[in-house]
Amino acid sequence: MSHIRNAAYSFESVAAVGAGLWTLLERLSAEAIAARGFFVVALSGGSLPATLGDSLPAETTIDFSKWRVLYADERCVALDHADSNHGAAKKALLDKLPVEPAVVATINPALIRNPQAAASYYQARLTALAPAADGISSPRIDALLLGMGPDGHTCSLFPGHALLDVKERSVVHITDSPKPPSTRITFTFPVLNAARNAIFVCTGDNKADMIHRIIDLEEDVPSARVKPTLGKLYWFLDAPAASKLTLPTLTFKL
Ligand SMILES: O=C(O)[C@H](O)[C@@H](O)[C@H](O)[C@H](O)COP(=O)(O)O
Repeated sequence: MSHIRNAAYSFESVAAVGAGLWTLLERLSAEAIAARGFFVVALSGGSLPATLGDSLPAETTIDFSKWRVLYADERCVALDHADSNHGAAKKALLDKLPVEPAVVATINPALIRNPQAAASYYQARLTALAPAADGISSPRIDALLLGMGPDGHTCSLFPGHALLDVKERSVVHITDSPKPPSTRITFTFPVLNAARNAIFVCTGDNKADMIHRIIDLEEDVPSARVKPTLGKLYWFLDAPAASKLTLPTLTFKL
């Protein structure tokens, strides 16, 4: 997809990806706080929280007191369960930041056995924390941090799944996720494409084939459909993830 080719940055290592991400987040956070008074960040599960948590800058001007943290997808499990995205993010990242627990929007643990209600509850939180703006009717995330699976999924939006076509809801539930655990809630494409900045973070050689298929061969998989309407797209790759690309990537500079 040429929109991805023009957004693909490669870095020599996971640590360099993490350092680049923090540099970008520092700028985006300052811009959002100056414009609107707060910064809305959405985290994904998988390796992302550790990539950020392992590369925290020694010094930063980021005003974490103005952050609002959400999850782009979450598994329907207790917050302290080994499969919880929040649990993993807390341990790998949030506990290392001066972010008050109150600003982190978790799944409602009372609703984990009722995924439809959990999705509705989360949609209401998302709508309150990330207001629609600029003629876009979906909630607007300032920095949407996404991962991609080797099959091209992002959030809990899997290839061929009916959830790819949802237009009227911001958060939906899934009970047949091919990646375990099977029951989750996830942002939908209207929210992904309303983001002010959508930033994919892909590291490791198990991503190399799919990165090649998306960027060189322009295959249509869920991750390739993230194309923010009024926002900016970034794909941050480490060298192993970029190793099968034939087309060139960009060098990240602010
Ligand atoms: O809850 C989840 O399972 C994720 O949000 C999922 O979409 C993840 O981001 C990708 O599968 C990439 O995971 P890795 O970074 O671990 O490869």
